[in-house]
Amino acid sequence: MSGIQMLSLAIARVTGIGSGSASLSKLKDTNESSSSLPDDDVTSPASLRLASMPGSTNGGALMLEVKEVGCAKAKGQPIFSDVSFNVYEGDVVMLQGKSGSGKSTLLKCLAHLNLYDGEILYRGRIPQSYGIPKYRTRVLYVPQRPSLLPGTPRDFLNTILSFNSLSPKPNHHKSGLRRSGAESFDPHTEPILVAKEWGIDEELWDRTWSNLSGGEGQRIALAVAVGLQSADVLLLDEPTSALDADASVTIEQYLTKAVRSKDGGLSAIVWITHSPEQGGRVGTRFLRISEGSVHEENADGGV
Ligand SMILES: Nc1ncnc2c1ncn2[C@@H]1O[C@H](COP(=O)(O)OP(=O)(O)OP(=O)(O)O)[C@@H](O)[C@H]1O
Repeated sequence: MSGIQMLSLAIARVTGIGSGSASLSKLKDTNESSSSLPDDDVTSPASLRLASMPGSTNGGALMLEVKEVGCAKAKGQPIFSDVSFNVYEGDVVMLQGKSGSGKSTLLKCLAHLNLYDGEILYRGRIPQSYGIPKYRTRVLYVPQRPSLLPGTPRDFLNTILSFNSLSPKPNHHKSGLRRSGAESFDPHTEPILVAKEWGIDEELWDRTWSNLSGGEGQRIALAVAVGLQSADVLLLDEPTSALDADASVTIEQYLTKAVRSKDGGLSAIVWITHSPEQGGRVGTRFLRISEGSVHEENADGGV
């Protein structure tokens, strides 16, 4: 199990839906296939075919294909069902909806952290074909509440780095996730340097998560996800909910620049927000989850 997978599972346990939520099958089939991810495979016949499907807003390759996905609570009550949409390279998809409507659950399904019905494909292939640990480092869920993690951020980073299914994408040297002006990449220091750009002193990495402010913990968790440069699609669960306006905008600009750079770094983001203003600043597409289904709408909330 990779460190990020371990983190994500720990986070899922403390923040969200557990594994007993549905009589569904997908998580049971988590074979640890050694197939490597096709980091540079955006020109494969399958990718080209899928990229030309209707619905692509920017001509980008198809990253995620969500087909008739459903998820239920422990007692079998559906949270959502028959959810279908695609995510393309270059998309910053804002996922909005009332509290409790199922936004976090949907992101955890995309990251293969939650049981679901239906099918989710990443670059045209099922998660199992990559090996689930590696899949989760590429389609990476970043939780809303890192404060519930044990230990310190540095412990956490070291744990992640001790697992070998975590590897930066081969083209990380030109990744849009690189800090501007950075000469070299070291996974032990890069997250710390990213966090520093976001106003986090290094000494905070040695404080327990529970003794960090909500905004400090949120920025550090995000800096780990970004700084390791393994993610192709980031799944962000209210990533700036604990931040002030200036810090939010700093993060927003960093992430949207990374997606826009289209240089083989970060390909797409699915981003949960409760702020229409934030949606307007960063979103390229808008999904709303309500009454158990998901529909696409305009920036102003129209369909
Ligand atoms: N472990 C669990 N077992 C059973 N039901 C759960 C579990 N976790 C969440 N739920 C329920 O699933 C539904 C969707 O929860 P989810 O956290 O996905 O909503 P959300 O839209 O992200 O909410 P918020 O905006 O408040 O974060 C809620 O009714 C919630 O109570």
